[in-house]
Amino acid sequence: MSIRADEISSLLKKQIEGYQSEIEVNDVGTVIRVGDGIAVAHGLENAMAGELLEFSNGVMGMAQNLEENTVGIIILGPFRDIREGDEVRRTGRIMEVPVGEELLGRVVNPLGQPLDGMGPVETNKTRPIEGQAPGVMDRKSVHEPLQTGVKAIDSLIPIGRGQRELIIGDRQTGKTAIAIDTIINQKEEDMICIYVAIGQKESTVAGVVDTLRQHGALDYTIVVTASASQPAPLLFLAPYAGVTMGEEFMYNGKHVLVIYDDLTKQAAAYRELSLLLRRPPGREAFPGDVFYLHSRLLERAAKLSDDKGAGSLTALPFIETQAGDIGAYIPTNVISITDGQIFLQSNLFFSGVRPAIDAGLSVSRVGGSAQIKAMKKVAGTLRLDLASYRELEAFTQFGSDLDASTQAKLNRGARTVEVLKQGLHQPLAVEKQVFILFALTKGFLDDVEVEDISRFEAELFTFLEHNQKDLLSTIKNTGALADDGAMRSAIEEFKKTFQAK
Ligand SMILES: Nc1ncnc2c1ncn2[C@@H]1O[C@H](COP(=O)(O)OP(=O)(O)OP(=O)(O)O)[C@@H](O)[C@H]1O
Repeated sequence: MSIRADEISSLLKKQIEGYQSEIEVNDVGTVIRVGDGIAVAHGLENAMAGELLEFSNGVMGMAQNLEENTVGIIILGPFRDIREGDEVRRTGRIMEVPVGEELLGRVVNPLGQPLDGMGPVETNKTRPIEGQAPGVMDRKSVHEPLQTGVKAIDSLIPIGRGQRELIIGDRQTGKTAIAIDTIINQKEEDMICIYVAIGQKESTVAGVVDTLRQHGALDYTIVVTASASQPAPLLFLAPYAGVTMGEEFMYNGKHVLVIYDDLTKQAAAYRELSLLLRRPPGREAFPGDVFYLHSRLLERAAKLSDDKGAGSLTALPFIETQAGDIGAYIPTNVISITDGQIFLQSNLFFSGVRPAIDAGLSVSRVGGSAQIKAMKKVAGTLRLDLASYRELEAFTQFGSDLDASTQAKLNRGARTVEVLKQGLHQPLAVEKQVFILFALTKGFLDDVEVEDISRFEAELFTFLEHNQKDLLSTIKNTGALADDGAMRSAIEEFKKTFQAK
């Protein structure tokens, strides 16, 4: 490394001036290079990895590369006022964010500073953002369902509390919509939600906050946002800030859902920082530790053991693919870290199948253990039925004569696809999901026209709420199916009135 003569003399002068003063010279450094969101400082021999550093104009930074003579720093704020020769001080603190219930209902940046104009966040509790994930002995296997309220997910790809389920798809395939619907559905589920928006337009985030507020879901939600106009360090930090806020609740025995929308942009921000910090680039110019970037984040999702309070933190990371390519570097990394993925297809989305979930490529490795008994019963064969329908559908496009059983399968398949469609921001309670899937799998929908299915469903629920409310509450309270005969006769009774129309 070369240091200019005037730099050496100024450093020496400063050291002489500082002689016998209270400040330790090792705790103050000098900026020798500054670029887009990063700075390199000389001195600071004792700096710790991840330590907060303060520039002379008050802007904070975080120590990243600890090298022999210099420290690479990511700047957590406006970097245009920082100049070569400025002072940087150690703070002795590792990067922390405020945590606690006071953050609920707030919109904050990754440093925990409010962005919603509702005054300061009144909490004095903080947690370091790089926390250790719970170990094996502190965990329990995932066994409680997290009801998303989306029929296609709760029936085919169930998510458990403490699970990490990837939501992956091209742009504009309804990823954010699934996240919002899931948050809205947690109203009566005693779940705290954290929505981390990374690199999105501020208008999009404002729209999300508005939707949550309209549905009364903001009260139990924290929105952490680092928008596209923010410097890369904040985008890189946002998911860690979100999970840290969630951990505070999890370790207090509560259930938390954290949504990272999306990690592709975080990886891109990290690549930018790493290249500026002159770390060697690897595949697709990402640094060598981009896998660790996501694995250490997602490992912090857990279902804690009873000794630890039995809290949980569920993670729903998002990844945006290009032209459905799930074999690219970041998608394959995150697929291998998570416990399953929900794959959204743009051709399904445009053909009107919304949510556009590809049942063949989507899996949940927790599966049935995260479903209530009733759902397990009615949804047991749904996935296979759907897969064989897709296969038959492709085959019968050639238009040949079909035997009766093939025709029946096609009929049922078309109705299954129709039942699994769901409108925007209309999450459905699990007992209603069970009821309509019961009607479907027992063949009650086979003689209902496909275009009538959604009306049939809506009217069936109204009918049940007025006439057979106890059937719904039995499923809700016991988790098991209500009496088979009673369910059948309720549907039959309703069908009479439906057909009469
Ligand atoms: N189930 C649905 N029914 C009807 N419209 C939907 C549904 N899901 C999503 N949409 C619409 O599709 C559009 C894209 O959805 P969304 O923003 O959730 O996708 P995304 O994949 O998150 O997009 P981006 O790539 O911008 O992040 C939105 O306008 C939304 O209103």
